Amino acid sequence: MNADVVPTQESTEATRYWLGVALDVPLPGLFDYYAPTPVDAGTRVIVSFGRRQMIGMVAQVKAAPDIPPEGVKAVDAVLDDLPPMPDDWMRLVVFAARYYQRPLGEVMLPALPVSLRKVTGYTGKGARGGPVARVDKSKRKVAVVDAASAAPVQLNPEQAHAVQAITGAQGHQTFLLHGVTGSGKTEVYMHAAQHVLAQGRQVLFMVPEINLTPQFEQSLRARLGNADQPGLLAVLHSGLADGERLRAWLRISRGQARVLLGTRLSIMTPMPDLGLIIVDEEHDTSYKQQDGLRYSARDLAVWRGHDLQVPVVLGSATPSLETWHNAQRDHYQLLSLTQRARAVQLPQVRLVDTRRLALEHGFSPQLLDAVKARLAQQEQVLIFLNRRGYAPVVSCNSCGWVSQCPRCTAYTILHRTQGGRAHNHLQCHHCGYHAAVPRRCPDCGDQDLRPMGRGTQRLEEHLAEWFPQARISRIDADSTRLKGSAEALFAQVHAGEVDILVGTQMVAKGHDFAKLGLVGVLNADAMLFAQDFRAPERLFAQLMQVAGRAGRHAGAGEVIIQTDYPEQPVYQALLKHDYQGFARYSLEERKAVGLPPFAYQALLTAEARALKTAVAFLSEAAALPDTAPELYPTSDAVTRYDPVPLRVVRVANTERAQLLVESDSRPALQAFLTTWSADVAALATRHRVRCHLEVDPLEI
Ligand SMILES: Nc1ncnc2c1ncn2[C@@H]1O[C@H](COP(=O)(O)OP(=O)(O)OP(=O)(O)O)[C@@H](O)[C@H]1O
Ligand SMILES: [Zn+2]
Repeated sequence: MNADVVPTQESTEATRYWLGVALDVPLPGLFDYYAPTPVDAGTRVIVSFGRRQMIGMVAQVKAAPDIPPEGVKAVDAVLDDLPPMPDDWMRLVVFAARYYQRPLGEVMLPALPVSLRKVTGYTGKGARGGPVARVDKSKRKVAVVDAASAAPVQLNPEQAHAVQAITGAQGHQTFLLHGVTGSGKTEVYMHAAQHVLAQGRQVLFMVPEINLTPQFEQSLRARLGNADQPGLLAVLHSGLADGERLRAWLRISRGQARVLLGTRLSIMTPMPDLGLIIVDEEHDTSYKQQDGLRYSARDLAVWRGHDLQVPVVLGSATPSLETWHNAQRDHYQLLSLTQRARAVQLPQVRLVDTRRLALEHGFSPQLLDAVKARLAQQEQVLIFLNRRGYAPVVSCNSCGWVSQCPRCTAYTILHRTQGGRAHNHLQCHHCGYHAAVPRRCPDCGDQDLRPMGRGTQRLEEHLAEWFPQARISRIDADSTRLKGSAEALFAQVHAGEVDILVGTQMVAKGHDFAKLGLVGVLNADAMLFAQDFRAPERLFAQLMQVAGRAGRHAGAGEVIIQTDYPEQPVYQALLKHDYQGFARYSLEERKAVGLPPFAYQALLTAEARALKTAVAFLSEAAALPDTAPELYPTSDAVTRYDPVPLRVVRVANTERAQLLVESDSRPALQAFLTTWSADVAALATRHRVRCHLEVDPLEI
């Protein structure tokens, strides 16, 4: 646009269309611009903001600007390569912004594929009409899959009942599909999805992590696609290149693709004919975004289903207590699968009391015997330890020095690099700090430095010594760093090319291993006494999931859990596969002390160079409502706790503290937060403290 051309007063009235534009900047509210022609809400525009150009989205078409009209700039360009975003998408992002207390622009724009919000894609050299035109012009074909390979199975009565309930729903209903591990939840999803597709509607299928379960994508393709409709399925996750992501997003938002398989970010995708939302492993914490807009994709899925009046299915063997509670009080409809689909029984769980046992490198004799027996029967074994690296710390045998991160209040972890001992290094799992292992103790000079404790690398090493014939594979964040390596490693396990699999929680999720007979769990107790009140819930879910990998197809699966605390309710419930008992016990406990789901929480976290700055800021933030009580009509219903340092106080040289606010009324908390978040943001600017507010935090 040409800023030099100043229209006359009369023509101003006639030709200026006032717009409230949302921008991805950490400032509240919309920004006023005008366009010379009418522009619909939901249209992207290029605007000048300060010294730079940005892509914003028209959130509001206004009769008049909020500031004097002379000060309002024209938009630089209106991007018309896409139709305006649909109304239901606008409602979703407006809700998310309000509920999670973020400026609208910080919600709307990040919800789009990167290419649609980068100015350079439109203005730079080689823009060639922008990213949409470039993708549309490129001749890349969607993969064609052979669909003949997947014959549908005969549903058992429980599965059939679940499918009927879902497909028979009128309007909106949230279902909780609670099925024991290996009960065939996937089959229920597929049948329900096929029904919805046959009605000409789209399906959104969310999973916690896609790259970990590539065979799932394949079976979905094979089952739901067919040779004439190779593009039926679109996949979205954060690992895609920008172009691929845009292509998938366009296909689904134009209605060309009919099924969207995606991770949490896919909840923000426009889908013109959405008829069913499925959230698999709904309890999984990956549904919660941990930076920027800290949303729960599962919760937004329920909101979106309600808004669109379509059914939502939340599936899990270990539902979150929030979801279970909603099913118990009939907010959600419970559908149960109580039997395994293939195997006759659930695996047998044994607790090995390690208090009075001599362990060999962390292994009990019982576990080693069981491994031996399973290998002799040509079955696979999974050893689960949720700690990667070689050893959690290096220590000096003479003075007790331990390896610590200079930038964090944390130990550095010993990692064994390929090439043997000489290549070992220390690594901080909080900030990524790397260092060589010192030759001698930095404090006393002694050379007797030893690894203490063990991680997956060390287990792998011992197992290789004990079972030299066995093919051992390790799956954790280190062994799967390279793109495609997780897929390759899992494929080996499925192909039977691995005898012993050592892994972290990465191996616990959703895998249907046919030949796995035994699961051994080491050091589960580490999570038992964590400060966070959700730790037992998470431990239970994790162990139930990993245990559920054993004996899925045939034979008698076995799970051995080594623990010093076999009498703990978590373990006792696992012994009996008793999710319901565990849930009942935990909910009673939560109710007694007023924790979620019986209370609603928000967490303000502050970061500063020094802890005392962060704490001082939080104390002032906590006192804000007292200085202007009339602006906080619900503050009596909201408890403000004292600021506390985080468990790991210092990370990468910043110190962190947090402040919890809580209410037993969600509306009261929301009303409070709306005022408070704005006041807090202003205070943070004055103090120059970085902070963020998280609604419904998962970890405290
Ligand atoms: N009705 C059925 N008849 C025969 N086999 C079935 C049936 N339904 C599912 N299966 C098979 O049972 C196995 C377990 O199913 P699936 O992986 O869907 O379980 P799940 O409920 O998702 O388990 P988890 O929660 O442990 O991931 C799969 O191999 C699946 O093909
Ligand atoms: Zn560190």
